Amino acid sequence: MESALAARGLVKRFETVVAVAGIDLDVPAGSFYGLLGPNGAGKTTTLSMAVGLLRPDAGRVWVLGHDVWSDPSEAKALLGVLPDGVRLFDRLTGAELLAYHGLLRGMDPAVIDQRARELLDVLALASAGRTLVVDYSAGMKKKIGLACALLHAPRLLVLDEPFEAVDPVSAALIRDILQRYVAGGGTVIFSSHVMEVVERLCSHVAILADGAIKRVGTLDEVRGGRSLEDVFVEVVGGRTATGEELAWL
Ligand SMILES: Nc1ncnc2c1ncn2[C@@H]1O[C@H](COP(=O)(O)OP(=O)(O)OP(=O)(O)O)[C@@H](O)[C@H]1O
Repeated sequence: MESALAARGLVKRFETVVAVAGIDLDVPAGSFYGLLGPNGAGKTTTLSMAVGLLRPDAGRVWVLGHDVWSDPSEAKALLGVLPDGVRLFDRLTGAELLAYHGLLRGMDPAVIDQRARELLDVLALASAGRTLVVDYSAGMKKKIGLACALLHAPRLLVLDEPFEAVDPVSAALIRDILQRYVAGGGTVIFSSHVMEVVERLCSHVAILADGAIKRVGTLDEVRGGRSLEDVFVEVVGGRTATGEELAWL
């Protein structure tokens, strides 16, 4: 099966911290791929390198066969990215931000306008179309970021924590949009801490800890007849504190 995203030997160090310690990834085209891991496991660092936002110390990445670092314009044209945190131009309104993204992508202004209106409507952001993104709530920022990622109808979506801070109604909506996108031939890779979301959506899963992939495969292969949460806790190491330590609380 063709890989929508392939990575070989990705390494990233931040001074003494080895954030990503040699990761290989193969995200099959048409898959819904979940990247799981505890806080600090290296998910954001891996995804940032995979989409060309952060230069790896070592390793290579291909998007549908195009090298992200030596052939960035081809690779990035095929990619839609929801980055971590607030890497948005937040002094624009939602509508302006979408227009800006579309123009950067070289899209026809009439197409941008129509798609932007539809995206704002579907994501229940239409009434916030004139509000500056800096004044959006955390969930609204997530949704406008997702709208920017979808605008040019990419073949591969790379989403860092797309469900974080999003209300249940919006989360269900985003799930529907992404499921339709995959059913239509797209590929999604996203990071998450939420096991239920990953179990409900994903065809493939990788569990990351300490900058390395500990388990990878189809959802059923990784679960091996157990719950994903049980496997996750076993793989990343269970809790050592009980909560009783904070006796003063
Ligand atoms: N810019 C940076 N400078 C220094 N250290 C960093 C930087 N970015 C990440 N790290 C470190 O790299 C490691 C991996 O971080 P990363 O953000 O990739 O984890 P994550 O799995 O996305 O975590 P979370 O689930 O909490 O978002 C952590 O130890 C983090 O402190």
